[in-house]
Amino acid sequence: MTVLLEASNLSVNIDTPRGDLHVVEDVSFSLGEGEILGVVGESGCGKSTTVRSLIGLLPRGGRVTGGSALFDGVDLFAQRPASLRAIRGDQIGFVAQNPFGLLNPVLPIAKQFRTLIRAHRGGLGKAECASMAREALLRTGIHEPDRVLHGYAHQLSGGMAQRVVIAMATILDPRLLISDEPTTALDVTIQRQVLELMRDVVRLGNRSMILVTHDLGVVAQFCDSVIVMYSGSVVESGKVAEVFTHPEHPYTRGLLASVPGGGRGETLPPGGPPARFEPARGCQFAPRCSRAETLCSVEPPPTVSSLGGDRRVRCHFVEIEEATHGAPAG
Ligand SMILES: Nc1ncnc2c1ncn2[C@@H]1O[C@H](COP(=O)(O)OP(=O)(O)OP(=O)(O)O)[C@@H](O)[C@H]1O
Repeated sequence: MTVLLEASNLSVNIDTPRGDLHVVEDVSFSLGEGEILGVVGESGCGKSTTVRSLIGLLPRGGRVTGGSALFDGVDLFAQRPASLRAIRGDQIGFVAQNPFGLLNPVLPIAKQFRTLIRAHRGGLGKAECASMAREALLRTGIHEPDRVLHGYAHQLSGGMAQRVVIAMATILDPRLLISDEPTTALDVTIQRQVLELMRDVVRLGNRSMILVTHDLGVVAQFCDSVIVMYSGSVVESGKVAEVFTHPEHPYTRGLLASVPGGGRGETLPPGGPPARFEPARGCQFAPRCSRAETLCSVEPPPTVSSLGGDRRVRCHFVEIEEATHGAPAG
């Protein structure tokens, strides 16, 4: 599979009133063309920050402190804001949890489509833009695109607004769609429809998607590969079928066992990923891990990878079949 995105040793800090927060540390993953990658982990483990850093949409005070993100060979972190803006929207589409945060409340939807299209395909007339927008909206299941185009964001329901955002994010046929908890704010009844819609748009064009979600069922149904994050680091990654049937990291096992019918093993003890104002020393999961020994809190765990590197687990006490010890990263 051709690699579309290769993130290596990505680290992100956020400057807060209490100091510099180490939100993402040494995260590595790759995404193939045509692949859907799920990013899972408990709230606060750095999922959003990881994906937002790729497209320069970090919160105020956030900055990439290390690593690279090669998108089709181009390092996204080495781009000036203007070139990153050119890539975003055109080659990388973004869908967020709250669609209203991405729509302008005071402009008609048609004008927002037009601005987007012209920013990347200058010279297109009003009618051409409207016709592209109409088609994109129809593709996302909006049957009366003209009504939506002539209206404003506040006239839309959450589900309709998310469809509009998906239409905008995919109208220029980007090679990568980044989707950050796209259905969390929507009614349960339409969550699945929206996920199916995104999957179909991505699969139809053989495009790729990164899907951030809390929901392991969604990963099982929609993703090819998965990275499991804990406290800013990737603790396990690989093909969904392998990771979910043979989870190796104690955290992945705990996450899966916490889902009803999710399998064997102990559920996660209470708590959550700790906020870190210092770079990590040992394994961040050690305080909640039933297998932890003294070593775990003093030495950073190695990344153990399968032959070929498809499967990676970051733990002192894990052996993968045919395991080799890889570089201590991501
Ligand atoms: N603007 C900010 N200021 C201070 N801390 C922040 C800011 N944004 C994120 N954080 C902190 O960074 C950590 C990671 O946040 P992030 O939103 O990336 O996690 P997440 O895994 O996506 O969580 P969720 O699933 O709840 O969205 C959290 O501890 C969060 O409190």
